[in-house]
Amino acid sequence: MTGPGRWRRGRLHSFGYAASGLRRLVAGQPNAWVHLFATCVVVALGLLLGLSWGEWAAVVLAIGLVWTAEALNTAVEILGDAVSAEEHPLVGQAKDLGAAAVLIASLTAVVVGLVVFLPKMSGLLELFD
Ligand SMILES: Nc1ncnc2c1ncn2[C@@H]1O[C@H](COP(=O)(O)OP(=O)(O)OP(=O)(O)O)[C@@H](O)[C@H]1O
Repeated sequence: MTGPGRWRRGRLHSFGYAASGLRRLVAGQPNAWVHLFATCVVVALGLLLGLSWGEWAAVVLAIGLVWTAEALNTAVEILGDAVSAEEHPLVGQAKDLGAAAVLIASLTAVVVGLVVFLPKMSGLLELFD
């Protein structure tokens, strides 16, 4: 196959590889289960409280940021293990930085969550009254 057909098949394969990475992330990383649970809770709360489009945009960006950081951190951990089966200070630093990226993303998401959901807490309490 040549030209656009081959290009399209290449793009489809890329999606396949990405989907396989996503499966590996969710199946193999206990942290990913925490993110999945948090994602479900936040989306359910957003639906209950009727977020505005702007609020949804902020929440979805925050959720995407955390998932992206977790995926890249997992990639760094796997690469580190592949590069050196032994303890290596540079692998340790790389893994620490990957973990720092997840922490930064998670703290950012918490701040976004507080900014969006705190003003709506009274509405949330009314829902359970
Ligand atoms: N090969 C290594 N060489 C040096 N230090 C390492 C190495 N592997 C891990 N470490 C240190 O141990 C820490 C934890 O590494 P590990 O690979 O267990 O990640 P983790 O944060 O426990 O991730 P997960 O919970 O997803 O397995 C790293 O941040 C790093 O400081």
